[in-house]
Amino acid sequence: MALASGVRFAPRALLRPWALLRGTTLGRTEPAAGGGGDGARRFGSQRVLVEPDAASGVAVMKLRNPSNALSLELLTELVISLEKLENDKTFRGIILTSDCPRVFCAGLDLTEICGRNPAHCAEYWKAMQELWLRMYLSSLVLVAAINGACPAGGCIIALSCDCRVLADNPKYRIGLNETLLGIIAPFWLKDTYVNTIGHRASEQALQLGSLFPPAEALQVGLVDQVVPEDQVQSTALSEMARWLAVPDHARQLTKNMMRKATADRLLRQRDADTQNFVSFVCRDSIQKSLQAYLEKLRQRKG
Ligand SMILES: CCC/C=C/C(=O)SCCNC(=O)CCNC(=O)[C@H](O)C(C)(C)COP(=O)([O-])OP(=O)([O-])OC[C@H]1O[C@@H](n2cnc3c(N)ncnc32)[C@H](O)[C@@H]1OP(=O)([O-])[O-]
Repeated sequence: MALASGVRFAPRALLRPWALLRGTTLGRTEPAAGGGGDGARRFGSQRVLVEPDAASGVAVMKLRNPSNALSLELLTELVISLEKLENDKTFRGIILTSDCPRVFCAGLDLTEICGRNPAHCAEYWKAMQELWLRMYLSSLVLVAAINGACPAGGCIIALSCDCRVLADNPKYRIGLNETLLGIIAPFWLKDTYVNTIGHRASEQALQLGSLFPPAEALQVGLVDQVVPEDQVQSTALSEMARWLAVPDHARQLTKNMMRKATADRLLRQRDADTQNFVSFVCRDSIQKSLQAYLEKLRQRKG
């Protein structure tokens, strides 16, 4: 972690996104809709579209997977896109949003942990840890423009940003509903929840698996702004401007000071956390409840 000099503190030695790259299509560049020079070139992959604006130093990163469920490929492509922007000194901030109607992110892709062998579940969980670490410790300003439902893993992504703007639609609920699926949020996610909304509110919300509608999410402090749906992007941009008005080095060191202990806890026990997760989700009883939950989701659709 090159803290003292470059103030880019993501633990690069531990994060090797390229090692996760498995048949992704990342790296294509194409001119943005309005044409333009290098600053207007967007890049992306099948599941993540990045629209960089070099003039403002802000890139909009759009998730575009079905329901934006966090498949292994989506996790990998997100980490790679993030690294690309982190390494490009032109950029100071990212607005993360969804290109998928009504859903910001459906959380873990349950098909990655249901009916899979332990080795696959371990690979998947490491990728999830990796994305959280990279986002949580990013030296860039991350603003989540939450334009759809945001349960569980979706909430993890949003919580790892610096600021959250949620569209005012009662269907767009946000929270950690793991217990309702019979699974348990890992300690690092619990810590992030506590850091955001406090201990008592987390204790209650985690046990009950609460998904908060916008007004309640704002009241509990899970999001920073709730605005009409058509103002999510513009509000996210205004928030970004507010954060970028602060000198980078001071903001980055302060962010690190606030977040390092939480991230270090996971860094110290990544392997144990992976083993816990794998042995838990591979239990017969958990597999059965995940299977039943997936079935319910599929039937609900019909
Ligand atoms: C322990 C670690 C901490 C984290 C835990 C988690 O994140 S646990 C995760 C906790 N997450 C949740 O509890 C969220 C569960 N999902 C939902 O509540 C809703 O899908 C929605 C509100 C996100 C979107 O509603 P909508 O009416 O717009 O969409 P729709 O409902 O019609 O679904 C469309 C398609 O997507 C499929 N699919 C959806 N989610 C997942 C998934 N996570 N995975 C896989 N697939 C998923 C769904 O089966 C269907 O597939 P089909 O039939 O086309 O092959």
